[in-house]
Order: sequence, then structure tokens, then C-alpha cells
Amino acid sequence: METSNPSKEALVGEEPSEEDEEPVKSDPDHSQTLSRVLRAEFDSRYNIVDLQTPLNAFMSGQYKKSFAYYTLRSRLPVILTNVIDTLTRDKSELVAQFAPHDFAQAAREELKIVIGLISRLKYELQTDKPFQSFTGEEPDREAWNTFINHLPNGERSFYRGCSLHAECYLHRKLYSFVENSIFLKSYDFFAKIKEHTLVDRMDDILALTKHTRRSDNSVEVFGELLKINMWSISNDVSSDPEEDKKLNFKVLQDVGATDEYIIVNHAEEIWNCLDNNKPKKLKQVDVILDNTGYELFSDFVLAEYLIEKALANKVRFHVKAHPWFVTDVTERDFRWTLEYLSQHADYMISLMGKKFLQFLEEGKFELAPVSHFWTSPHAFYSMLQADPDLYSSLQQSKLVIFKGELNYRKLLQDVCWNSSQETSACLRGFLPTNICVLRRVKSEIICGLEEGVGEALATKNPQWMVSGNYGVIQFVDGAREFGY
Ligand SMILES: O=P(O)(O)OC[C@H]1O[C@](O)(CO)[C@@H](O)[C@@H]1O
Repeated sequence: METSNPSKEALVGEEPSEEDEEPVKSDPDHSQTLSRVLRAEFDSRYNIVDLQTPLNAFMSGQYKKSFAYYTLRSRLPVILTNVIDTLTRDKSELVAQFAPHDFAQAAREELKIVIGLISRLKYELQTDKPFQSFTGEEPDREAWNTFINHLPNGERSFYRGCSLHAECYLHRKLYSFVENSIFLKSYDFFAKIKEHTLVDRMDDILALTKHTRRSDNSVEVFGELLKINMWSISNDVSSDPEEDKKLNFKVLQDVGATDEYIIVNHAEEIWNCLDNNKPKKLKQVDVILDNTGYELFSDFVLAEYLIEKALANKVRFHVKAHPWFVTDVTERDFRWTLEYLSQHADYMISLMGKKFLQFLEEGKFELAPVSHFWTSPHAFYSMLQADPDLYSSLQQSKLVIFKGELNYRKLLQDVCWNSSQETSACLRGFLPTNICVLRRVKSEIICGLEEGVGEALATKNPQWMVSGNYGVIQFVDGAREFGY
């Protein structure tokens, strides 16, 4: 697990910016020199400093040696380019799917406009332009515009501001282009990718199903499920997607095999929090979902265990209001997954799908009302003010499980804390109830480590925080804080 990620330096410039267009392709030495010069020019034009993110600063593209810079410079342009390529390639299919026959020409024209808007967004990203207001029919338009207008002047663009804001803004804008269209309203740029994250992982889904059929009601089994679930989080920063499959397979073979990579494990505290020996009352667990596919299936399996072992009598799932960060779960993905599983040719898989659907019917599983807060740029400490209903609904829960990297970054306001800082201190007062975090570490944001652990890992591999090779199962005791 230690090696696979290429160095960021090697990857920077993978996606050349608009002004990086190179006339000479044939001479590799010349190319490299030119690319170095262009990069230096880019950095000086946009005031990029050759530093890592300083301690206690928020992640930002202005620090060249940060993962934020690499994401803005290389990863996000690639995402936009891929969307443009898909739209161009699937044009006829999309027109046939979304527009009535008589309107095919109009739909084709509209698709061209959407492609143009995405290209423009890419240009704005690559030239550090200020964030633009939302001017269409977006239901969260006002909230977004207020947010943008309140950003200090120097933090209102892709590279100057907090990278959490930049990434969220980019994904929100991207969706607004189809949301405000006539023909493509219900189109999800990433639907096919998301379907593949499930369909291509049927072997793993079957293996996980078999592995978890006869399981005891014990802290050991519960701890295993938490590990399986944490490793099921998709590792989008990995250079090789096959690595993820291998890792998940390895975890099912021997769940302890990856223990040295789990740098915080509070499984026992989480178990105690849900302890089924305590008098039975409403025990609701909320899961703030992250990605589709094998990960979502593994979320269902964890939820199934909570219900069947009476650790919870309801599990409420929170999905995104619209397509988000490529593979995040929307309501459509959630329902599509259950339908797909329940109709699968493999008897065991279809039984699982039917069982989960039945749980949904019986209210053991529930879809939480859709909240635009999850697709806002806000860190979670501002939930109480920005979405008080959501906050009070989480207060009804015994435990809220936050899945994945983005949720972690929002819990910690995208701030580069000292890694041994106590987690509850980093939440800035956000503790509606007990909190559990399952996360693969994919950026320089972390807290709650034992003294010296972060430093030791950095000595071993300076890239450890951006590899996705390490994970945490963290717990913050809401009861201790508020005496519930
Ligand atoms: O799906 P997850 O686990 O939330 O990961 C997505 C996040 O991880 C990163 O890829 C790395 O921090 C971000 O670009 C993005 O915020």
C-alpha cells in the first residue's frame, strides 16, 4: 500500500492550462524546459508561493506544495475535460434520450451551449477568475450568492481562497448548467461512471455478502465491519483503480492485514455508544453518505448489522441533492442501486437488494429529507445557523457516521490542524450528537492522532496524507460534551 502514488511534482502540469498550449511536441527536452517555464510563469502570475500549507491555515491553491494546488491545477481540469469529451461523444444518444424528436435540433444547440459553459468554467479555473453568482433557477441560489458575496475579496477565486470552497463551487456550477437547461434537466454527467462503480464490482459485492452472513453480535465483528466499510471508500487519488479492488479483497481475506494503516481506531467507543444492552428506546443512526458502488453497498451492509443486532432501530441515510464530486450518492443513485441489486441474476445479491428494499419499506432504513446543506460550501460548524432543521434532526440521532474525505474536510473547516490536536477542539462546536468518522486520508487535513504519529509517518513517506493508503475510524463523544 505504501508505494503506488506518483509524486505530486511529477503530476503537476499533466493537464496544461489554456495558456500552456505548447507549439513544440517533438523534442522532449525542449518540451520539459518549456513546461517548467510556463509553470513558473503561471505561479508568478497567480501569486503561488512555493510552500506547503502552513499549520492552522486552510487548504488553498496558493500553496504550491499542497494537494489543493495539485487538485486545482491537474485533477479538476481533467474532470471537466472528461465531461466535455463525454458530452461530445454521446451527443446523439443524449439528444435522443432527452429531447422529443421534433426538438432534436434545438437540443443539439443546447448541448453545444452547455459544452461552451463547461469550457468557460475550465478557463476560469485555469486563470484564477473570481467566483460568479448563480443566476438561474437553482433552489439554493440565494444561499450560494450570499456565501460568495460574503467572501473576503482576496478569497473569492479558485487559487486565492480555501480549496474546499473552490472545489464545491466548481461542482455546483457544473451541475447548474444542466439544471438550467431545457432538455437536459435530469441529466447527470456522472451517471454512467456511478453505475459502473456498482456493476463492475459484483464479485466484491458477492464476496462481502458471503463474508457477512453469519456474524455474531460482538464488538469484534462490529469492529471488522467498520474496517471493511472504511476501506470500501473509493480512493479517487490512487493512480491505479485496480489497487482499490485488491485492497478490498485483501481486507475480506484477512481483516487485520491492514491494521497498521489504520492510524486511529475508536471502534470500541463507537460500540459502547450503541451498546445494545442498554434499555431499548429509539436508537437512530444517521449516515452521511459519500460514494456510490461498492462503498454504498458496504454502507447498507453496516446498516443491516446495526438493525439486526439491535444497535439501532432506524438507519437514516443522507444523500446529495444533486450530482456532486463525481461519484457522491444522490437519491436517484440510492434507489437505482437498490433496484439493480434486487433484480440481479445472482440469487444472493438479489436477496440482499430485496432485503434492503424491505427495510426501506418498514422504516428500518430511511432516506433523510434532501438538504442543500450537504452540497453547500459550508463547513459543518455553520450548520446550526445555515440549516437549523438539519442540525436538530441530527440531534435526534444516537450516532452520526460521516463517510469519506469531503465530510472530514468540512468537519475540520479544511484547516491544516496540528495532527495531534484533539478532534473535539477542531470541530468548532459542531457536535449535534455522538460522531463517528470513517475516512481514508486523502489530503493534509487530520487531527486526533497520538503525539508523534503524524511526524513518524511523514518521515517514512512525505506523501502519506495524500495517498489514500491510511484510514481513520474516529469517534467524538457527544454525551461527554453535553451530558446526554
Ligand atoms: O469521496 P471522498 O472520500 O469525499 O473524496 C473526495 C475528496 O477527496 C479529494 O479527492 C482529496 O482531498 C478531494 O478533491 C475531494 O474533496
